[in-house]
Amino acid sequence: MALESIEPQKLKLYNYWRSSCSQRVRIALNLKGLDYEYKAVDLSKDEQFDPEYEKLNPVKYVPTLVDGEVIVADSFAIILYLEEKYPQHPLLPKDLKKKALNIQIASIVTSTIQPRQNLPVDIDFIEGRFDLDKKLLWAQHYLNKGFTALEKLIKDCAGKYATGDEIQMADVFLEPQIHAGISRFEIDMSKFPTLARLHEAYMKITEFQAAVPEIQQDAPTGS
Ligand SMILES: N[C@@H](CCC(=O)N[C@@H](CS)C(=O)NCC(=O)O)C(=O)O
Repeated sequence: MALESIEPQKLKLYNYWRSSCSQRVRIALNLKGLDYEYKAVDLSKDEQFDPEYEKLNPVKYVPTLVDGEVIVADSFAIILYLEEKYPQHPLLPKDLKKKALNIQIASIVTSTIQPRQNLPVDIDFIEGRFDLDKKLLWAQHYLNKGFTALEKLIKDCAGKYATGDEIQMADVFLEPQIHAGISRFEIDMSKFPTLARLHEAYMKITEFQAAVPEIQQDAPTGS
């Protein structure tokens, strides 16, 4: 039997350097020590609408993970899949209350904040339809709303990280959103001291550093 046929296939991550949804998955893969092939989907060139890519991700968003025969589209689904298939460095605690808190934090990021700042396509869509020229204000409104809730939720339970002294799922979802808030949406993080402190803590961790948008292979130089 040829050697390559018994070797497990390398994971493939279809993603985009600046996408916070992609950054979450890169962090989770790094924490779990999983090597992956970086497949760039250039959102600035509308490559997410390529009919070949649509076969992988019917909603035409990044990220998408391909693990052999298994295709998982949507960052939350991908991270839950990775959690079950690759149990090393668990991201969900056994304690039910803490587990629910981690999922709640992840869900606030994915449902309250990120869809409202999905640039350029969704915000440009609204701008075109409703003559809304204040797209930065729109994104900032939802970032501030979400960050206010997150700050309240975690200020009394945070340890070194969001829900204690271990890095968990909440951290994987929080950091890309905080990074986007600072680097793209001019959010004043002095209003959110716990989130600001966590951001500094994440930036000291190799697995988080390696997922930072600006250092990805498809990031424009000087970004
Ligand atoms: N719920 C999805 C959202 C994915 C999403 O919004 N991806 C953005 C980048 S973070 C995207 O592909 N935008 C391109 C577009 O809107 O056409 C997930 O978590 O994967």
